[in-house]
Amino acid sequence: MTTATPRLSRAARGRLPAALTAELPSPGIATGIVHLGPGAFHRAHQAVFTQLAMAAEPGDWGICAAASRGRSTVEALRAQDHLYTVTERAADGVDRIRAVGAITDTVAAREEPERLAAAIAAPGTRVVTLTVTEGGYRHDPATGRLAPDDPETAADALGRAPRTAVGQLVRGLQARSRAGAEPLTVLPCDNLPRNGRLLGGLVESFCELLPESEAAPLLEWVHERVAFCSTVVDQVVPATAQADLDRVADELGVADAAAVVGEQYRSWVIEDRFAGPRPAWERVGAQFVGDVGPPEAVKLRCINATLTATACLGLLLGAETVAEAVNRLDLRRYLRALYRDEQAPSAVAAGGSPPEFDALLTRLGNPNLSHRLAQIAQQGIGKLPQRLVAPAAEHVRRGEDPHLACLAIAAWVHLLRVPAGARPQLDPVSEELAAELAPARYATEAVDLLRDRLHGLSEESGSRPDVGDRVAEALRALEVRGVHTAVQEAAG
Ligand SMILES: NC(=O)c1ccc[n+]([C@@H]2O[C@H](COP(=O)([O-])OP(=O)(O)OC[C@H]3O[C@@H](n4cnc5c(N)ncnc54)[C@H](O)[C@@H]3O)[C@@H](O)[C@H]2O)c1
Ligand SMILES: O=P(O)(O)OC[C@@H](O)[C@@H](O)[C@H](O)[C@H](O)CO
Repeated sequence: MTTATPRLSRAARGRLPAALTAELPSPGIATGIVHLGPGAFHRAHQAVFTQLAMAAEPGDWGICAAASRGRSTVEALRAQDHLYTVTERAADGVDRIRAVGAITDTVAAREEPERLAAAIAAPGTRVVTLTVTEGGYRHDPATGRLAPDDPETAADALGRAPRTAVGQLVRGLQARSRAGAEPLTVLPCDNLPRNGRLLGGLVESFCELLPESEAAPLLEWVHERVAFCSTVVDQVVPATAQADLDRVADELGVADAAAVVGEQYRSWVIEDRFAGPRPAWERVGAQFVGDVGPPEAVKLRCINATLTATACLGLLLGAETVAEAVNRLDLRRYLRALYRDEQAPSAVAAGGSPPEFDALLTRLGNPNLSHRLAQIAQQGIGKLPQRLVAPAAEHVRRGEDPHLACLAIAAWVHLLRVPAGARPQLDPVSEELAAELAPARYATEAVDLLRDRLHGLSEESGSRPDVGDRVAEALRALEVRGVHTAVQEAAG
């Protein structure tokens, strides 16, 4: 890319090959969806599904993309008339590139709270989607309600311009109820169990913090007019790196600061309980089901758990990307055993049909994607419970020893105990935990400090050692015998 490379825009779209712009919706489409959290994943996944659905069945399903926190994505998109490109890289190196124009408006939610509330309240809006990461829900997994004593949620409920995703959503719902607009469907797309039911509960729990005169009518309206549907999403979309932006500029001859790069595989399973109309997503591969439980168990317990185990152990073994880590023989043997003996059986018990391990690893280990282990290792406290701890607790309840999952959980604890400069920088909650764990001298002491923080670690297990006890044992093995040896011994 040179300084003379023109920026992607409606005016510059003619510079792109016609095949790349063939699916673009007409510039005049109106907004039908509000999305909170337009990160890389939304731009590659829901926005592409929506663009393809509009090509299959025209409709006013433009997306108003609202950044819950920052404004860099909003600025990048505005500077490009909301156009950007998605590059889908296959494992065999064949790329598919498309221009995406499904996003028709942007809002920086913290600075423009009224615009966001107005967009959610608008009569044309019929669907709200979210990808705000696990931490963005600010919930307590033990209760499924908002974390108690969270100052950010409390401040939002007191009436400041909302800064939390749930606060922003509720203020929008409040504006919609006051406007008397049509029913609305809310679709969270983060990797959380029963994410629709969870978000519905969080909206309720936020409403309960409001003054009674506001809470009662709003809760009644939400119960009658808003459907919270659970979804299961799947597509590897790593954080865009500068090298990706440079490559897009070189290949296309236009600079695209909002470009995303992901794999070609894309799936979306959606609970079919809509309160009103929606895009024809089923025409372009989305599946509508009565119960997302079985595919969700496969996604969280087989796919995401494999990635988390790969990330924590891979980083300890010195790898940087998923592709690099899954090609290590020691790690691959361990991952195969974890999948075969613990994770896949737990998904089958929930009614799921896990993919073949080798096929999954070929997909996740796509050598043409730089999926960084450091990205997957973020926000462990919000990811491990549903991916590894809950299945391990089920095995313990059945009298089995989930030593393979416990090694992956222990690897995350071990990673937190690596001095900050010798491991990747983690999210603020993980860094806080790392500081708390640092003085602990023994594995059991470190795990005990996590018992109230990592949901499920101390679940009732009768007279048997609980998951926490087994994690402490695995942590001791990692610390005393070394990561490579512990991984080899666990795989048997
Ligand atoms: N990237 C993937 O491959 C992938 C695949 C499946 C599912 N997902 C889901 O999508 C989520 C987002 O992934 P991404 O790749 O777009 O990440 P990203 O970092 O590119 O974007 C995350 C978005 O969420 C917002 N956000 C982050 N923390 C928040 C908080 N505490 N409160 C409010 N907003 C917050 C960010 O501002 C950003 O808009 C993941 O956490 C996961 O749940 C991602
Ligand atoms: O929260 P993470 O980063 O562990 O997971 C997000 C993605 O890595 C993950 O969901 C995938 O990329 C993908 O969907 C796996 O098939």
